[in-house]
Amino acid sequence: MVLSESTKTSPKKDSTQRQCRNILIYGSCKFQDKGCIYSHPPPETPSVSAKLSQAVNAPVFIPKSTSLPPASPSLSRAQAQTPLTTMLTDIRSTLSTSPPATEYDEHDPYDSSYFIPTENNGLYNVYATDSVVSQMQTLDVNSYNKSFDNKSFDSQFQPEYDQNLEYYPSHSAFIRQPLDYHLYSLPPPSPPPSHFISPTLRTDLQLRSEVIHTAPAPGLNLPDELQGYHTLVPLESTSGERRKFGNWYSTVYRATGKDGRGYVLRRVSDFRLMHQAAFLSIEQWSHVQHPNIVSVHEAFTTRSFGDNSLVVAYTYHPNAQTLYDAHIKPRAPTFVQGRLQTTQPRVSERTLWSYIIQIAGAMKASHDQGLAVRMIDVTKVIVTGQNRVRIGSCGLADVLTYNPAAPPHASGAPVSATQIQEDLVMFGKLIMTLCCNNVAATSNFAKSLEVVTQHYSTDLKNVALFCLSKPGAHKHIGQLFDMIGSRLLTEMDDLQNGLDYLEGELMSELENARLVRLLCKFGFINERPEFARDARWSETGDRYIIKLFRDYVFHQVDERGRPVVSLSHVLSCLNKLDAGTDERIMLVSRDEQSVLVVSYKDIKACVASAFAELSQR
Ligand SMILES: Nc1ncnc2c1ncn2[C@@H]1O[C@H](COP(=O)(O)OP(=O)(O)OP(=O)(O)O)[C@@H](O)[C@H]1O
Repeated sequence: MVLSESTKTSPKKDSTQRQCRNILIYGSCKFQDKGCIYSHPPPETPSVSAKLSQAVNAPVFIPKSTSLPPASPSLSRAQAQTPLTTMLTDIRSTLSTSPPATEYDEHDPYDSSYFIPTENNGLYNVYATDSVVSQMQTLDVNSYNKSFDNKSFDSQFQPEYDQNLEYYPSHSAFIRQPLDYHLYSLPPPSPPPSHFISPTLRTDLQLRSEVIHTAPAPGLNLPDELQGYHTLVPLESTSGERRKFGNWYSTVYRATGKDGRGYVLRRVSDFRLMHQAAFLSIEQWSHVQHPNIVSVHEAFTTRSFGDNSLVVAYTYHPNAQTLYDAHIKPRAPTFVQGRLQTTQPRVSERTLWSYIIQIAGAMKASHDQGLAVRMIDVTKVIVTGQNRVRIGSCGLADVLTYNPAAPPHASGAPVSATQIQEDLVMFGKLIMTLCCNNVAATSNFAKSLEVVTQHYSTDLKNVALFCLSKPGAHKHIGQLFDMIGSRLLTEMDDLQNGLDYLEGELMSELENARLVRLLCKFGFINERPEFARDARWSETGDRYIIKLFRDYVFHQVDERGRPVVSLSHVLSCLNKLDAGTDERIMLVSRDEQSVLVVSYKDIKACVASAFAELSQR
């Protein structure tokens, strides 16, 4: 914006000779006869009219845009507004082609809704012009401080009478501070992509890893070693009320095998094995590999616990819990609408279908291999991940109930209809238990069926009824899949979506592994004392750029000298370096005396040769 010449006043003039600014601005001064110390020429004085006519020819102030750029943080709102209104009244005088009104323009200088007319757009918000703001930013802040700090209350309200020159510095002394533009931009529409796997998955995996390494509590008096298994940790309480496994008590331990992997040892106390042939079924089960069956490894008897114990070893799934623990175990009471209640959320139909499909799949796989499951119960099916279930303790019932008079049939022979029916009934009971959140659901069958009808679909009820219905010569688990129908497709879709999700998460960690390797290379190369005297690492050497690149990636500072701690910057630089892109960057020496423009490709070559040389030494 160009200011009219008429607004400029010599600072050396005596105040009585100085022309009153109200005359210039408003055409009259209401303090003229009330002690105003400035000169008041008559209205028709040629000098004033000449100045006004000069003002008419002054360049017209035309706002460029209506958007208000962020004001300098150094100027407070109050500091900026008073001189701004003064300037704007000057602007008005230059815009006005008619003699100024004798009445004072009564407006609140702090009223941001005050509008003045412009030539081309009628009304225009005086506080929303680029030009004005740019002027505001060129004002000397110190002079505002002076005028506000050192003056009396009155002079603050009549700033135009005192030292008005301070509002018009000849040159800008204000240093424009760099703005943090990112603070003003809108947040991105969606959360930015994370460089790491999701916190939920990470927590889940970390918990599993942590559980694997938990140490056994002291004083448990457990054997140090057991058929090559060591570091036994009980996975359930051995005191208090305990359920029986048939006629026996069983205890589950986590143990570390000879191969260093985790195993679950299910021990049946006080069991005397009468026939070695009872282990035949364990041998058969050890060949069953199914995603919904906990793999069986071996079985043996031991006296290490101080009794005759039978132990069956299974694969360990860290942090698993039984279906009973996950869905049926009574929760601690919580306050719901002011009342202490024990709320047990009902298992959703979708989850139930997923469980049904998985368990039915496991049953089919074992039946197809001539093995009856014989233990399908909410306390023996474990949840090992998001809705992922596996039948545990397979084979144990075969050993415990071995009858030499009716030995298990040879491997590959079909499972008898009776055993199929037993398995199906157990499965039906499990479905009813989960639907009703009650282990005794089938003891009052009519009531339980009512609950199922009320809360679940007819298809689900029909599946439960099919399992619990009378045996038939041709009744088998395969028929259940005909009833499940399209739900199998839904389950498959969910599985594939889950797989995609996990692959995506894996990809992000894959990138991190690549970058960690790169960072390790940097660690090996940089700051090696033996390189200190090497000419290739000196400021004229070809490897100097590795040093500078390290500074570029990790040691950048912002405009205010604060360290830039941006993981995105580091990851983006390292990714480009790893890919060896042609993109060029400017590397600046620490003393800022030399500048190198190099591509990531060049830096990659330097890093590769430096590392190769290092590893060959
Ligand atoms: N293969 C396994 N991997 C990891 N944890 C398991 C495995 N099998 C069982 N567990 C855990 O061991 C604990 C005890 O299992 P168990 O089958 O004895 O259940 P339970 O509810 O205590 O039944 P019971 O009262 O009949 O002993 C449960 O917390 C279960 O999650």
